[in-house]
Amino acid sequence: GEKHRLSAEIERIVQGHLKYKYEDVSDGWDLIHQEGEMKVYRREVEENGLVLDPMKIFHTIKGVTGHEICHYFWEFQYRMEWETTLDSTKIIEVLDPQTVVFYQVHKRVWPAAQRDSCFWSHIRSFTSSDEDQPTWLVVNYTTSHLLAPIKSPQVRIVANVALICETVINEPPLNPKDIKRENIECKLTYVAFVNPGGWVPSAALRSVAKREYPRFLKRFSSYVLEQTRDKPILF
Ligand SMILES: CC(C)(C)c1cc(CCc2ccccn2)cc(-c2ccc(S(=O)(=O)CCO)cc2)c1
Repeated sequence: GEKHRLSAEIERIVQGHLKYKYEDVSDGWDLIHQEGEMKVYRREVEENGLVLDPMKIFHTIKGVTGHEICHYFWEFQYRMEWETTLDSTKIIEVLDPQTVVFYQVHKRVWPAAQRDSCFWSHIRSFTSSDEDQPTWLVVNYTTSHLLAPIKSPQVRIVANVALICETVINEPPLNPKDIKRENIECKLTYVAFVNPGGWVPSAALRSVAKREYPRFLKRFSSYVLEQTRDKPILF
């Protein structure tokens, strides 16, 4: 598509996530939560007293495709229906049909100051040679923007988040037109580097993250299942 001021950065960040995604979690990652198909890993990383803990979540959702998961994660109009941690969200710039800039105000988590976020959000799909279904991904990456001035007392978070989804078709029928939702599942990898900015007690932040991420992914998955239940499959 047409290039714009963020094209180079987007390419660099997206390729970084794709390389990172295949890195296994055996060394340095702790499995901190497991629930059904969901496995939540965390690396404990602190930088001058600030908790940066990268999170990596693997999940398999039966009955939806990676395209559907990324569609409902990226599209603005559904966001407030599944995101319970936001006071508001709005698009402040459209860079191309796959790239927008969001500004969000997060619900205040007492006693921390209110957080806000501004990031570019990019959706794309690609097919590797060896797989028949395309991989879909969304990356949300903090960016500065004239229409999102930093204003006290809100604290700007710095986030680099990727949702990478593969679609598996189990026992594919001879005719692809006959594929049913019980034959499909989405295998997703969710990676989040979120620096909530300002000062949050590290123990509190770790417990909030440990609670919030699985909750968000569970809620988001069931939202997509309910939205797609009686709709034609979006491959
Ligand atoms: C605490 C932690 C879980 C690391 C946390 C804190 C805050 C800032 C708000 C906040 C919450 C709690 C404590 C302090 N600040 C935001 C996020 C966060 C941001 C973005 C995304 S996203 O996947 O890009 C979906 C788009 O909204 C997910 C999570 C996480």
